[in-house]
Amino acid sequence: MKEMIKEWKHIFKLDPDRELTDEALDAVCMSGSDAIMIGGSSGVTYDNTVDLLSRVRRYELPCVQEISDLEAVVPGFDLYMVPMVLNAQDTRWITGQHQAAIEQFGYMIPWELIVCEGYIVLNPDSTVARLTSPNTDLEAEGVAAYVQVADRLMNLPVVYIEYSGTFGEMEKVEAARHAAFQSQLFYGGGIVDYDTAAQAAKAAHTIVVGNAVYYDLPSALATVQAVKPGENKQTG
Ligand SMILES: CC(C)=CCC/C(C)=C/CC/C(C)=C/CC/C(C)=C/CC/C(C)=C/CC/C(C)=C/CC/C(C)=C/COP(=O)(O)OP(=O)(O)O
Ligand SMILES: O=P(O)(O)OC[C@@H](O)CO
Ligand SMILES: [Mg+2]
Repeated sequence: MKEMIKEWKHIFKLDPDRELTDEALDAVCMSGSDAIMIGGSSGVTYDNTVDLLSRVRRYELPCVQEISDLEAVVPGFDLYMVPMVLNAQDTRWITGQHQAAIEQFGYMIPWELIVCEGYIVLNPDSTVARLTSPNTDLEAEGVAAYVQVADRLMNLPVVYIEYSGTFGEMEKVEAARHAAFQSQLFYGGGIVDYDTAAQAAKAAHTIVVGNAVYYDLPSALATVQAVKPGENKQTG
């Protein structure tokens, strides 16, 4: 199951705390994207997650949960992505929450479905940055060094360059990809249309599109075309 991540070029990240019509969800799930990731950094609950999971389950594509709050973990996802914010200055977001979760629920954790993501948070104005207090003052070399911490020292399957809410500096993302040895490099933040998706897809292995789904759906759908031309399952 975990191996499928290596094949993913495009992911839509859906926020259970936001409204999405059935028509919009249908367009997202039939777009040709490789997977749906459900999560957000605030307002995620068990109930809104179950609701969104059950709606996405009408479609064939894989659906994974990105855990940001233990109370909202819902059985039935294909995989569980566990973020570890490598550049957080508050260690709760590197290992603290994780240690507490494992102490509490260790016996029931389906390890075969758990995928750890080494996050590098680079937009200081994002919700996730306000939560985790990351050191965002990093040049490309500094970002690449974090990638190697995640990849070479910690053997993490995924490294996630996170610019949530704004389009990032692609030189830093390129440097991150060059530094990756076995980790899959995810990039997310400010991918809003075909052009931004094409730029990000050149720099990273996998691109993640979030907010655009809610602000401008047609442009969000065009991000899939930038990565995999001609794959919309509705239009054939
Ligand atoms: C049945 C079953 C599956 C049981 C599971 C058992 C279990 C409890 C497993 C847990 C294993 C484990 C070790 C869990 C860790 C728990 C935990 C809470 C860890 C902390 C994770 C963390 C670092 C969160 C910080 C925030 C973060 C990085 C969130 C990721 C998502 C994100 C960045 C979304 C973007 O946010 P958005 O809301 O879009 O923000 P904007 O406003 O900027 O757009
Ligand atoms: O919402 P956007 O800016 O597209 O970012 C996507 C994702 O990286 C958020 O965790
Ligand atoms: Mg968001």
